[in-house]
Amino acid sequence: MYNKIAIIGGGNLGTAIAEGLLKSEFSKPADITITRRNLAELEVLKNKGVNITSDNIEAVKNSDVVILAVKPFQIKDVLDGFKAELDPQKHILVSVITGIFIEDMQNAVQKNVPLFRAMPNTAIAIQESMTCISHKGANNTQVDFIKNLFEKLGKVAMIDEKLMDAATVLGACGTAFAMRYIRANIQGGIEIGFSAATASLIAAQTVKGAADLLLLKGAHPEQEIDKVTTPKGCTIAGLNEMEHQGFSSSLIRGIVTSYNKILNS
Ligand SMILES: NC(=O)C1=CN([C@@H]2O[C@H](COP(=O)(O)OP(=O)(O)OC[C@H]3O[C@@H](n4cnc5c(N)ncnc54)[C@H](O)[C@@H]3O)[C@@H](O)[C@H]2O)C=CC1
Ligand SMILES: O=C(O)[C@@H]1CCC=N1
Repeated sequence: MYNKIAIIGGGNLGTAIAEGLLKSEFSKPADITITRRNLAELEVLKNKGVNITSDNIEAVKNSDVVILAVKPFQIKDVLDGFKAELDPQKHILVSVITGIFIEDMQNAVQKNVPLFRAMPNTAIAIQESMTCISHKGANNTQVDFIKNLFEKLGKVAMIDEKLMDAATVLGACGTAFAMRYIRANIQGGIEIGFSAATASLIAAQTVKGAADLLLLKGAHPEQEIDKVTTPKGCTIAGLNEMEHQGFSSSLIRGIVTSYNKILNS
């Protein structure tokens, strides 16, 4: 019923969402329209059968679900550009934009369109996103539809909007934090003897396995750490040195700094 999806802003996240929709077969290519000013960057999606255009009005007219994926400072102009085309009986508006409240969108569109905020991460391209969602003015069918859409693209948590900035840091910035952790592992792995390629494989698969132990077994990290740390062994020696150097503390402080950056923007 809400088959046609417009993604307004085909940048890093917008294209990742389109890729995930295609990979999951949630959408047929012809049912997705993605917009951007520089269309050359969208050729890959065009070659897969996705509609590409620089015309947001055309995209909105030809869609049921409108996903806003522009930068925060672009939202006002973008919404002003197509709000006249929004039909409360037809459209659902979903913003993935950091720091923009549902109320901001409501004030901008001045219509009773069902409004969603979703905070995915770039792993949405491979159906492995963590997406936090809140909403206003949507009926149960619309909520179920949007929840189902993002569930096809990873895991979903329905949250209170007041937690959306925290969700942005933990779930979306978290991809970059995890990558930096993996990169440091690769650097360490090379120093102790592996080629970059083998170190990358070992580091990434080890992190994936560790995450799956938590996700699939519902374990607590410290339970799993206990299983790895032989008394007087090398794991606890390494872990304790990392903690002496401020490992957990630096991560916690980084998360809080990211959060404060959103609050003060
Ligand atoms: N990159 C990420 O991991 C995540 C990003 N976000 C949020 O998603 C939004 C987009 O982020 P990115 O994709 O990283 O930014 P980006 O800069 O890569 O993408 C934004 C795109 O919008 C396009 N654009 C600008 N004005 C436009 C207009 N008038 N009409 C159509 N397209 C227009 C730009 O050309 C650009 O391609 C941001 O608000 C960000 O906070 C949220 C979660 C994760
Ligand atoms: O860094 C940023 O502002 C955005 C928000 C989440 C991921 N990237």
